[in-house]
Amino acid sequence: MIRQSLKLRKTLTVLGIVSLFLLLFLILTRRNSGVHQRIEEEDIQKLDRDFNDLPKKDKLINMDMEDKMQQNSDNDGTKRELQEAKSRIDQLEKKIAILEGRVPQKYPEVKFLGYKERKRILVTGGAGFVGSHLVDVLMTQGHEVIVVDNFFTGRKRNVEHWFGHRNFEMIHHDIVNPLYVEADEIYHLASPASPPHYMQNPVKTIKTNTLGTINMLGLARRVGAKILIASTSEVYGDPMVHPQPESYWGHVNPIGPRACYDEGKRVAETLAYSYAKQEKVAVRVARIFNTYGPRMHVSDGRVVSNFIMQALQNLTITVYGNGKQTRSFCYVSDLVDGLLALMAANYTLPVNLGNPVENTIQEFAMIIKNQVPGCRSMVAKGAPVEDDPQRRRPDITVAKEHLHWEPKVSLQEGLQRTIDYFKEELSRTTFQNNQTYMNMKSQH
Ligand SMILES: O=c1ccn([C@@H]2O[C@H](COP(=O)(O)OP(=O)(O)O[C@H]3OC[C@@H](O)[C@H](O)[C@H]3O)[C@@H](O)[C@H]2O)c(=O)[nH]1
Repeated sequence: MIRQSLKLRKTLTVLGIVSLFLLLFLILTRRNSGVHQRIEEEDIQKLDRDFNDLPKKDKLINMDMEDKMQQNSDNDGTKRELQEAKSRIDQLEKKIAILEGRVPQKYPEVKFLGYKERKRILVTGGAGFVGSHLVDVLMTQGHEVIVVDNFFTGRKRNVEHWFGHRNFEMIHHDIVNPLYVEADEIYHLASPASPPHYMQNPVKTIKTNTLGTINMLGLARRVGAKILIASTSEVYGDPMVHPQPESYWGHVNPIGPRACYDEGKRVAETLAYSYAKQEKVAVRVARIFNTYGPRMHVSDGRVVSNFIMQALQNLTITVYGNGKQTRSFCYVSDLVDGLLALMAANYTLPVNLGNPVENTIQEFAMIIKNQVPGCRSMVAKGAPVEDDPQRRRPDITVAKEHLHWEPKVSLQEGLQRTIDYFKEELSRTTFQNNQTYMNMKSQH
């Protein structure tokens, strides 16, 4: 009995100790989980605090990014529209640049003339070599200028610096057909002037100088305009009198290759004085001798442009015939001064306008060769040209006396300006070949 009660006491003691350990364990684990929970809560609070402490901008970025992701699909459409608008603006900007290039913002300076002094002046062939230089002077003087050109040998480029000017008007028209405009003065210069050009279409050359001149004289009569006819030294043909005064009647082959021009201009003079006599039209007649200067076409085919282009490219300088034939060369600004003086003068008979300094064509080839720096061209003689006038030099006594005009620009100075111009042309043109009599012959 006593043993049984001792066993029971032992068991009870062991059970007591075990439950004491259990209780202790439970207490400890509960305390740990509380600590973890506290730590987690503290972390979240800290993150909240951190987020609240972020600068406003960063917060917006975070929110923006979320918003943007949501709006991405809406934005795709807007982006496309923006891109389309941008390419449209690019196209328009390009168009504006082209238009700005065509219409210069700054025109050469133009004098202001009151309505009483300001004239309305028609220039036929005004986009050509001589015509465009005349147009420049008339415009700067402050007149209203109407240019008529069929662009057979004229070029828009020669007058494009006036496009859009309120005093300037350009009409693309062939004067072989009638023209109805108002004018106080008419400078009638329209006609091809380079032998290879006027020989290329002889019928057209005659029509321009006969029908075209009739149309312009008719216009002058209708509107009461004074008219200046551009005639030529070629009315003297291959002259038997040297130098040539206006009183010389000439020596022209009426059926030769040059006749379309020579005889065309002779008829033009006859028409002018017929209209003057019968219809009381105020006429002026300028007999223009060989003229040269900037704005001659690289393929003009006349001797000045041919020789300079050949010299600049170190090509053979081609003298037609023996080179002993002579010419006298006038710089274009001098000629223009002469035309203006003739229009203003009261002198109504024909007037020679040219530079009396005379050279053989062989000499002229050497002058150009020596004036082009570093020129290595050879000078060679080729076949002679049919009916080529052998001597030509103007007698300018009438011009000196009645117009108080004589040329001012020396051959050296004029050639220098012309060489500089052709140099520039050469750098911007895909030049293929000079148009020469020789080319024309090989074309037939
Ligand atoms: O490459 C050439 C070109 C021309 N020449 C010669 O140089 C001389 C001048 O010839 P151009 O072709 O320049 O001009 P032309 O004098 O024959 O006619 C000119 O005369 C006066 C104006 O009215 C005209 O512009 C034009 O008809 C001619 O003897 C011609 O045979 C050459 O030796 N080589």
